[in-house]
Order: sequence, then C-alpha cells, then structure tokens
Amino acid sequence: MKIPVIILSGFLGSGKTTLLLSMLKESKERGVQPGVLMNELGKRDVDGYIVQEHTGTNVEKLLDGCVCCSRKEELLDSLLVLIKRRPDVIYIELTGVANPEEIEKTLQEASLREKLALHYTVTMLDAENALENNSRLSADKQLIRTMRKQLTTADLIVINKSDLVEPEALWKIEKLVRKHNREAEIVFTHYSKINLTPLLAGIAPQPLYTPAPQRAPQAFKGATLKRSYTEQGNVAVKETEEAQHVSFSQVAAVTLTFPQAGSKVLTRQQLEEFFQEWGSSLLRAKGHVHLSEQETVQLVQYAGMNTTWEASRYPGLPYVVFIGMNLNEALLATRWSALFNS
Ligand SMILES: Nc1nc2c(ncn2[C@@H]2O[C@H](COP(=O)(O)OP(=O)(O)OP(=O)(O)O)[C@@H](O)[C@H]2O)c(=O)[nH]1
Repeated sequence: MKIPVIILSGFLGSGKTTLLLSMLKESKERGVQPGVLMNELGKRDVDGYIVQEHTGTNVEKLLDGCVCCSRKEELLDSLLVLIKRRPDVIYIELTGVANPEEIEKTLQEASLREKLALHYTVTMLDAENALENNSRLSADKQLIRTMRKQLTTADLIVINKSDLVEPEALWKIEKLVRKHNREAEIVFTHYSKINLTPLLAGIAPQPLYTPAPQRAPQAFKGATLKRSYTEQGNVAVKETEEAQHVSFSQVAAVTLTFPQAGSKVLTRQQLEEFFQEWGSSLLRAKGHVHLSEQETVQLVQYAGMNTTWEASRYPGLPYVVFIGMNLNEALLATRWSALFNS
C-alpha cells in the first residue's frame, strides 16, 4: 500500500506552516494519522515547535539546510523513518527556498517509489510580495529559478495573504502565475484557509492491506488536476544539470540568542525596528523571545516586512532566526549586541 505524500512549497513566510496547521486539524477530525516532515533553513526548529504546540503532532525535522540540496540524503532517511510509523498520509513542508521538483525526484528513488505516491504539490504565494519578488531578489538568479520551479511544479497554487493587497494585485499575480503554469488550480485566500476536501480526497484511515488511494481523484472546481509542465515554464528555465540540483545560493540563516540576565531589556518596538533596519536583505525572521518579566514568552514572526506576536509556551532559551540574502552575519551579530548595550 503506497502512502500518499503532499508537498507544501512556497517562498519564505508565504503561509506554508499556517496551511499545515489546518491540514493537521482537518486530518485529526477525519481520523487520519499524518506523518509530518519539516525542513528549516535555520538551526532552530521554530515551525516544528509551533506544530507540536498547536496540534500535538510528532514531527520529523531536518534543520540547518535545504532538503533539496545540502540535506538531500537525510530526506530519504527521514522518509524511511516516517514510513515505518505507517501513517495514512505524509506532509512535507519545505523551506521557502526549496525546489519541490527535487523532492518529487527523491520520491521516485528505488527505496521509496514502492512505498510512497505523490498526491499533491501545493505552492503558496505571498500576495503582498509576489509581484515585487522578481526584482527584489534579482541578484540571486538561482533563487529566482527556484521560485519559478515552485510555480511550474505545483498542482495547486494558493495565493495567500490576500488581506494585505488590493484586488487588482491579485489579478496581476494570477496572470504572472499563469505564465509559468497553465494547468494548476489557483485559489485566493488569507491565512491559508482553503477547502481541504479536494486536497485530502482519497486519504482515509487505512486498515492494513487496502489498495492505495488514487492520486488527486477530485479537483478544486470540477476539473481533473494534472501534473504538467507548461511549455513556457520549460523554455524559460534553462538550467545546467548542476544548477538543477542547487536550490538556493545567497540565502542563509543566522540564529542569534539573547544575552543572559543583567543586560538591557528590549521592547517589541526595538525588535521590530531592528528587523526593518536590514531592509530587503532580511527576508524572514522568527523566534521565541522573552522581552520582560511582565510579558509571557512570545513567538515573533517577521515576514514580508510585517511583524506579528503571539503568546507561546516555549520553555527554552530565547532566540531569533534571521533569514536573508547576502546578510552580513558579523554586522548582524555586532548590531544585535549593541542593542543590549546601548
Ligand atoms: N496578514 C496575513 N498574515 C498571514 C497570512 N498567512 C500567514 N500569515 C502570517 O505570516 C507569517 C508567516 O506564516 P507561516 O505560515 O509561518 O509561513 P511559512 O511559509 O511557513 O514561513 P517559512 O516556513 O518560515 O518560510 C505568520 O506570522 C502568519 O501568521 C495571511 O493570509 N495574512
């Protein structure tokens, strides 16, 4: 019996974990036992902790690199670990700079192809930044190619964060998406709220020895979903064999911790200003912080230039992961220390 796999891809901060959380909630309501694999660029497991805290789901994690390149071997091992637990479905959340095509190829490897069946590849887009990303990130050609692959490989493209833009921007994004993928279903939403019934169609609690569910038997609006690469996508993305196996080049993650007791206490505003200070070179930041004794631990998230705060029960030492393009790590660390000494 093959286990269906759903891949969640999409640029940094586009809403993948938010979608995963609602998929896990829905799975629980259906009595479906999920296996979850999460990949993070940084050394700290921010999203895995969120998933465990919100849903109690046991997560298989791959930290500090991308499963489509530097952590490729470990992807295979982690999937084998998950398979042993006999889940009804496997959800793989990729880093924001991963090429889902590489993961699809891994699923075809001899040790996996008899056990796993790709069910859907979903790509999330952040409506607030999707139109500017091409020019904002143009210095990193490999990243641009990867983001294009995220579009061409998808069966379903979710244009998320629609609450942050005018309707006209959504039509422009749809036009852009269609240039790269004519076949995928496109849905517009905010906070990753989509109808999960088509996505989870055919996935049910599996008794032993039942036939594998059919892949994507239902579509979002009645049409049958097909895996296809548009001519445009194939022509536009001319890559060398070597380039195809690398998904990000100039994007890196830096984890910074807080000085021990006795140092100056930061305010939320100071931390938010610190994020803004790095301009477009800081693409994403997230972490668990404890700014003052008066406040509980907070999960802080910086995505698309917006900062959000949420109470958390994270028990460990506070930290923030910074993900950026050509981030000057030494300068970042110096400026970070200065925050507490000024
Ligand atoms: N305003 C707004 N914020 C959103 C929406 N969807 C998600 N967010 C917020 O955006 C931030 C990033 O969301 P995530 O779901 O963590 O995004 P992600 O793609 O998993 O992020 P990475 O894995 O770190 O790349 C969080 O603070 C979310 O609460 C949305 O539709 N609108």
